[in-house]
Amino acid sequence: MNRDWIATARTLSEALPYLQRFTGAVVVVKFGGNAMGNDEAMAEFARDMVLMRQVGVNPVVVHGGGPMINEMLGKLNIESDWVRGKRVTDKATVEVVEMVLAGMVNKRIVQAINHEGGRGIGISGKDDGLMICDADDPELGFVGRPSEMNVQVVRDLCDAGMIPVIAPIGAGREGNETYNVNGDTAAGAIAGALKADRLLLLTDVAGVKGADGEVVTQLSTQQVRDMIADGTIAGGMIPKTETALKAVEDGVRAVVIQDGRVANACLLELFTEHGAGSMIRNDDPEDG
Ligand SMILES: Nc1ncnc2c1ncn2[C@@H]1O[C@H](COP(=O)(O)OP(=O)(O)O)[C@@H](O)[C@H]1O
Ligand SMILES: CC(=O)N[C@@H](CCC(=O)OP(=O)(O)O)C(=O)O
Repeated sequence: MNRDWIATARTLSEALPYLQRFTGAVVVVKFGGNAMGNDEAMAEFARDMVLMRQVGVNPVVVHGGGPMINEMLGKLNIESDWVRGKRVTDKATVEVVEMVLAGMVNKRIVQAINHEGGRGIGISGKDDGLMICDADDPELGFVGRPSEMNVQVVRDLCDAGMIPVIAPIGAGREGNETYNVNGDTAAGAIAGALKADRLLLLTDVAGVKGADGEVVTQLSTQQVRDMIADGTIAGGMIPKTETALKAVEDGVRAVVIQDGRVANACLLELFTEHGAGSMIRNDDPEDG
């Protein structure tokens, strides 16, 4: 097992206050398709989740899988258009998205967690009515905006000692629609409904960079709004930071945007003094 995180914390006793601080905490982790990389990245992520569980944290995994959807759509000769970072999703596409995310990707993560000794259990936003959606925008087709969350199933699974792994697929209100939800959006909605202690958004950069190109380690919600307004935050970082703002508004104590490609990313964030990446939280210094 890679023990870099212990080396970073230097000794286990140094990590102990952090372990105690997060005992019983609910930590929602968004695991994106790019961060999954290869089998080793998957195994390492799974080990982190199992270790978190073993030290008394309740990890809840919400995953993406954009690259895997692209690969399957390519095999089927179905093309996708993107609008503001979201896949325009017609009927044929949403069927593929559900098969790939709730089938292949979800079960791959569950299997990796179980292989590392955890009790991973895979569900989608459809299970137990977890994530009921409305259409986000008519232009996007079957892209869902989570509008009603029923997170009791997630709490029950955590209470039973399991690690829920959630595919970002939502049900509609009519009983027969399927919605494709952006992975970050789904993670934010689930974390918000759980009033999670942390939402970790794993991405492919070290964190949110300021105008000077350096990662800003602590950000207030107002700073994030200003950085979006003046263009310092751009591209794919816009929906990610907007998700963070909404999650904090919904009662998540802090959101961290960090590099999912580094070894033991989640453990480094939770169990070391300096954490990792950029932390976004309410402007109230008493918070979090
Ligand atoms: N201020 C910023 N700080 C960091 N990344 C930024 C910033 N503005 C734009 N970006 C871009 O956002 C990208 C992350 O978004 P995205 O590629 O959608 O992530 P993911 O695929 O992990 O969901 C970065 O790779 C970077 O190119
Ligand atoms: C609406 C929308 O765009 N949904 C995403 C869902 C997967 C996802 O978010 O995957 P990553 O986290 O790996 O990017 C998609 O179709 O690709």
